[in-house]
Amino acid sequence: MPTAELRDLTVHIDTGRWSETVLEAVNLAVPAGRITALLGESGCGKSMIAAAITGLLPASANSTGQVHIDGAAVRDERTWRQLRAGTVGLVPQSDVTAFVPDETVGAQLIDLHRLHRARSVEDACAAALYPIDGFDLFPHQHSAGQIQRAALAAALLPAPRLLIVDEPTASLDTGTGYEVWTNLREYADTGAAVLAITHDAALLIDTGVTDRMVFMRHGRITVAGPTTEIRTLEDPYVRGFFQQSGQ
Ligand SMILES: Nc1ncnc2c1ncn2[C@@H]1O[C@H](COP(=O)(O)OP(=O)(O)OP(=O)(O)O)[C@@H](O)[C@H]1O
Repeated sequence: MPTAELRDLTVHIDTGRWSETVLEAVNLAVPAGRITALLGESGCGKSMIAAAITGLLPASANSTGQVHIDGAAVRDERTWRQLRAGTVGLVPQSDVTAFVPDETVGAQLIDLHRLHRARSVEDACAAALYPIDGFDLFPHQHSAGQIQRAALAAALLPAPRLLIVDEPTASLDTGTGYEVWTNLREYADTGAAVLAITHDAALLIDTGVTDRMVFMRHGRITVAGPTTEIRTLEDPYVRGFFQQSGQ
């Protein structure tokens, strides 16, 4: 049984001024102990999947289908709140939204540690490569790369069994990004299910950390499977992905 599963999930957004089906009949399994990479062009629905699998779809969304966590369909906001308080962790694409604005990042990380007592602050910061000399800064006083790593530290502190990272290395230099991917691999090896959204094809392939790859287009999953099998496919979009990374 995968840690998380989307079953026939369709999401329609209607803002009143604009409406669109952003996810269509999506089936996706995120197994324990694995890194599943979610890939696809901008706007294809990757972050919407992150929102669906963490119970954070926008208010303008209507959905059909199911999201299962640990084999059970999650149907209400109360259950989602409980899951997000420990089992399910998210590093959002806008990393700064992981924090409240008017408290230092250090204070917020310490609060998270006190709440969960799952991992030490030092350990989570080391895994996220977040330098603790940023502790006394407020979120907006961080660089994009610093707050990205702080958001990963915050997500790791409760030791979630399902971790979703939305572009975790987008603001990092190649060397730091490489280490972050390697540490995410180590985290998955502890038994966690990791869903990683990224455009960073080169780094993803160089590090060789992913077990499974899922490609999306226009709100649909087009190709999914073990990385070793995906590499051999002739699908032009998949080939383009590997060529982009120089493989
Ligand atoms: N909060 C929101 N309210 C309404 N529509 C949204 C919202 N967030 C995203 N969308 C729409 O959902 C669709 C999918 O967006 P999504 O953010 O999932 O794309 P993505 O694949 O993550 O793109 P990128 O790689 O650029 O981050 C887009 O058409 C977008 O306009």
